[in-house]
Amino acid sequence: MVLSYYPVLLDVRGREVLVIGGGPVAARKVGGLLAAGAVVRLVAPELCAAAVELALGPGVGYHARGFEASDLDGVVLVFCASGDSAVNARAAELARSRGIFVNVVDAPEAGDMIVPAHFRRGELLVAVATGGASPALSRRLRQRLEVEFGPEWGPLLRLLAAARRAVLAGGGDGADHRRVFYELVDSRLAEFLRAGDWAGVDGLLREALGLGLADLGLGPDDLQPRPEDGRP
Ligand SMILES: C[C@@]1(CC(=O)O)c2cc3[nH]c(cc4nc(cc5[nH]c(cc(n2)[C@H]1CCC(=O)O)[C@@](C)(CC(=O)O)[C@@H]5CCC(=O)O)C(CC(=O)O)=C4CCC(=O)O)c(CCC(=O)O)c3CC(=O)O
Ligand SMILES: NC(=O)C1=CN([C@@H]2O[C@H](COP(=O)(O)OP(=O)(O)OC[C@H]3O[C@@H](n4cnc5c(N)ncnc54)[C@H](O)[C@@H]3O)[C@@H](O)[C@H]2O)C=CC1
Repeated sequence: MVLSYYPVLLDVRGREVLVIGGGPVAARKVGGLLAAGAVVRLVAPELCAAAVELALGPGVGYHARGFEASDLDGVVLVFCASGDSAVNARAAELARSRGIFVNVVDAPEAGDMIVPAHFRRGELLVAVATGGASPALSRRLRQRLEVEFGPEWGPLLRLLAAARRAVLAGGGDGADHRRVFYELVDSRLAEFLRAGDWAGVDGLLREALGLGLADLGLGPDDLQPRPEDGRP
């Protein structure tokens, strides 16, 4: 049966999330959760090298033992990523019976949610999922899209956000706003940002908004990709 997963973006900042297992799959989940600001409770008798690194850093509380039911106390999400399918199944059942959303890495149908392949460019989040049909395809598509939507899309999003704030603050009606926003989105802004052509960027803004970079409070620093633009 084809599952109709509902796509949402979760704000997990400061929320406790349980990850069961310490192998490469668990480490990938932990990395994504930390990048989203979650507080991770990591439970596994042993950790792989990537998981050790994450467990030593901020935001992770590590418990070196097998899963126990009390690990579910106070968490908003659960990721069952141990190498033991019986442990994953039991933890998933317990979590679901408590109404906690759960991801099961070796038996997706036993859980409520799956994780898409994804990458960020500033506020832009591009995610790909196949309903579990082919994670390898999700990964390849993510890699292709990362090339198409390069680092310059981080600064582009900052610029579009600043332009949008200025337009909305300037009054006018929704139809006018929409026209300006699409003029910017359909322009060569990304191309100019990639080339470091600040004068070109400034020109496009002036054409669309009548305001330049300085009017929007943006300097060269804002127009360069930042490390956090590409966080997992
Ligand atoms: C259902 C889901 C549940 C979940 O984990 O959330 C799930 C399940 C399973 N994955 C398996 C295998 C692989 N998973 C990957 C990679 C990723 N898997 C991810 C998500 C998901 N995997 C969810 C569905 C997403 C969708 O709808 O597409 C990604 C996208 C996101 C992430 O994990 O962060 C991440 C890529 C991140 C990136 O690079 O961008 C690779 C590729 C590789 O390793 O090179 C392989 C080997 C190749 C292959 O099998 O295709 C197996 C069989 C295990 C076995 O063989 O025993 C199962 C279990 C089953 O299918 O029953
Ligand atoms: N969803 C996905 O993206 C993918 C899923 N898989 C599946 O994910 C599972 C995990 O894969 P890997 O990380 O490579 O496994 P792994 O074998 O490297 O690690 C398993 C981890 O589980 C821990 N563990 C074992 N018993 C436990 C218990 N009772 N409580 C808590 N932790 C326990 C171990 O200490 C170890 O850290 C595999 O079963 C595989 O079928 C594999 C590839 C991708």
